[in-house]
Amino acid sequence: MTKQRVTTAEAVPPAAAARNSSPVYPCTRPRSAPVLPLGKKLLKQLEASAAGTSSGIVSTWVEALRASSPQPARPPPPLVPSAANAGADNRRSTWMMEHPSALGMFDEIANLSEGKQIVMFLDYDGTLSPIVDDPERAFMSEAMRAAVRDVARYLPTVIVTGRCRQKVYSFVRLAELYYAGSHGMDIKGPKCTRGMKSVLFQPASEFLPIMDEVYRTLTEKTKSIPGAKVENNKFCVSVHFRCVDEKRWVGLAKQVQAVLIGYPKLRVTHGRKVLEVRPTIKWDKGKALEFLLESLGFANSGDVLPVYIGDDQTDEDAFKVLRERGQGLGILVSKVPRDTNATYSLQEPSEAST
Ligand SMILES: O=P(O)(O)OC[C@H]1O[C@H](O[C@H]2O[C@H](CO)[C@@H](O)[C@H](O)[C@H]2O)[C@H](O)[C@@H](O)[C@@H]1O
Repeated sequence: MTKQRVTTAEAVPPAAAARNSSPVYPCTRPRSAPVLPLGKKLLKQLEASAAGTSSGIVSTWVEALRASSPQPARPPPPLVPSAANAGADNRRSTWMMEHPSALGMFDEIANLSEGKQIVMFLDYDGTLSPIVDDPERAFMSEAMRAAVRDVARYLPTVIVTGRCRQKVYSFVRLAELYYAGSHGMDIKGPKCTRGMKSVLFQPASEFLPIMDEVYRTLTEKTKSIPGAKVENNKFCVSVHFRCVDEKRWVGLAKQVQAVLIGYPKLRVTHGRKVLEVRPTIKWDKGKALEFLLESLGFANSGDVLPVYIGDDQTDEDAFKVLRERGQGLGILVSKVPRDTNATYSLQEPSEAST
């Protein structure tokens, strides 16, 4: 764990205590548990239904937003192949060689997991649920819920999301999972049995009043921009661009910048047509992954195989941690080639609204 200042709103058992406690999950995979077929079912389910003139900083944000939801290359019209499409095809096949489909590599993944405890980390939006215009309606399918439930019967399973933890729980509705909301700044484990306290970790709790204030200010300042939406994710705030005419993106980004001038302790990251305002603390989905591995008793263990599946720029922090540890698998959900620290990929068949 990092040595950063940590504050919590509720009692937090130290990682060591969590390590010594009776684990919620068995430390080794039960012999009878058909883990890999279940994992394969989840991967299949993910492929099938996740188908869902300005200042420098403002231009950078707007460029990042444009790049965050790239259009897949259109197939060439029959009998009229174009050089541009051939180039895109080549890029795609090179990228697919570097980041092969997780489905096609199932045997290899199975070999890697031999004798190890898999811990499953799943991003929510764009991974378990399709990308839709209205963030309040990003529901996951019953088939996806069943696949995640099956996996969680055998493996410690964590939902890692930029969303407010309570909101993502209202979508997923599986009490047996760990939830890391607000980009990992709000971590809660399942209710423990035998009198054990559940894990709760909130490293940015001192920012709650500021986040609430900035949410209200951003809502007020952006209300005249048609389609703009500000979402309160508790320890971070999302400003949505998806339903805003692209001609007004610079104007919206400027409003965000103007508000943030008053908040030097906040920073902005970007996701899929969304700017995310968050505390400057050194905490992200990668740190959350490390914290959870430690809490589960796998701090320096070679006996664990963390698997992280995500689609967004913010998931790169977790992919990077896995790459640097030389341990585990990052799986990027993306239909288009993209710079990534993930090892494998999954297709995203129907991102209807980009
Ligand atoms: O970490 P994630 O679980 O991927 O959450 C990241 C953001 O996801 C949501 O926004 C994205 O999905 C919306 C619904 O499909 C879509 O309308 C939006 O354009 C996407 O950016 C969520 O609403 C944000 O608060 C999260 O930060």
